[in-house]
Amino acid sequence: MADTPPSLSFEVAPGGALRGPLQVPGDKSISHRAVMLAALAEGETAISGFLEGADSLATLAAFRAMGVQAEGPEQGRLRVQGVGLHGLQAPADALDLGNSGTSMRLLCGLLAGQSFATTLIGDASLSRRPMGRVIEPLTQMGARIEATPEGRAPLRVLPAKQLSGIDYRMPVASAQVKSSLLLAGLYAQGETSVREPAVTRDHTERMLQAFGYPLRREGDRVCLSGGGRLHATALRIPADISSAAFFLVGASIAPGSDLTLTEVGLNPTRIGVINILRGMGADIAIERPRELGGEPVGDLRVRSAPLRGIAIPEDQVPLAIDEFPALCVAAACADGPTLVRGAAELRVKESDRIQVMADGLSTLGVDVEPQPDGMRIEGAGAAAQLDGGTVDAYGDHRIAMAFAMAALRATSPIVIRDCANVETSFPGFAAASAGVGLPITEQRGATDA
Ligand SMILES: O=C(O)C1=C[C@@H](OP(=O)(O)O)[C@@H](O)[C@H](O)C1
Ligand SMILES: C=C(OP(=O)(O)O)C(=O)O
Repeated sequence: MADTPPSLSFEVAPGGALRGPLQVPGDKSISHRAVMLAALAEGETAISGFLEGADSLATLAAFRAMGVQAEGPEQGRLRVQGVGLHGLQAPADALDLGNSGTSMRLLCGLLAGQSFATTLIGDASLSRRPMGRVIEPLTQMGARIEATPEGRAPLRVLPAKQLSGIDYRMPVASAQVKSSLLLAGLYAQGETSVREPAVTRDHTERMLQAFGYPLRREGDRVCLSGGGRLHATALRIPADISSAAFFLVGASIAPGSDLTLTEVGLNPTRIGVINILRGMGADIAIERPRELGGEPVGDLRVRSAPLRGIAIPEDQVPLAIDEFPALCVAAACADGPTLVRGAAELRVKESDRIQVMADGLSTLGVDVEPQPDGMRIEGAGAAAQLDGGTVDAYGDHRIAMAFAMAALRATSPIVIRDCANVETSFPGFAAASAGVGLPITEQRGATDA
């Protein structure tokens, strides 16, 4: 198992407003896929806007360990020498994917089609997360993957004789499962077709097309056939809407805020957070909408506004799945109750995000009732303050950043423990926050116990 990162606590002073322009780092989901497809392509792919966070760097390290040459990343620029679909080499050691579910699940599919065996490991959090959801359908395709009896990492992906296409209806709405099967499908005989119960992020589909790989989308189904080729291209990765989300919430709840988040990815399968916040009364304007490397982007101008609690439409849940920690903070600062349903997936992320948010918000004086597939949050009121106090992020980056925003509406400081994994998705978060009016004091080496 990978080492746990050195401990880090945030201390966030209460009050303030968010102002100014801010460009958050590159999209994590797209950064993973950019490295994977660039590595499997023929020729050199130049990437800019790459997220230099621990998760996407773990994906990059995995491909380097399999013989892929890459220059960078430096200020988000990365050049990858593709080895073609059949050019990867057996790594000398286990591939350590740290905290990253996306790396492990997508690599399972991609590695199932290789002629060598690989071991995949991760940190304590990743080693608790369910992998059966990819192992089962990949096994139906002919893959050979060993896991713990509970279906968790460490995983051993063994060479298969020949993968065959599958027509798979996913029981959970998961872009990771869909992507894993499509990547295995590149190596399968015949057609691989994946149907999703609800729309999930479609970056894999878009990027396969950007690399010139033929793919068909029909309603809730995406299909591709094995045996094609990927052609190197140039990619510009937009700023991550999942990182922007903390500031959308922070600026909405902090009176006097006026913040513009630039070049944010606005893929329709990712904008649930904007739809939900607008439903709560947030003032978010999309400026300069444009397209960047096959993905829609725009600048988001957000000004503070009184929020009201809502029943979050269930079809928005997969479109905002990583934004719930932030949305819970918005709900806590709203008038009336907010209901989250159909979000049981939150329990199997880097932490149990339903329980961990409920615990932290309770510490801040908010009335929260966790439920198996969601929660009910009784908003303190659009003009009310939260209590300060010490909350635990349980090593979950998104929980840590969400509680940092809560301080904007607290009466006294909020101390957040176990924040080191903020590095996985948002390196420089404390500095970025300070730059727009939310100073965060970082205490390294503080005990997380
Ligand atoms: O495909 C992806 O890049 C991701 C899909 C989502 O996971 P699920 O597929 O488990 O919903 C999301 O939570 C994760 O942060 C990134
Ligand atoms: C769930 C997340 O990522 P992953 O599944 O890649 O660990 C996340 O970033 O919120």
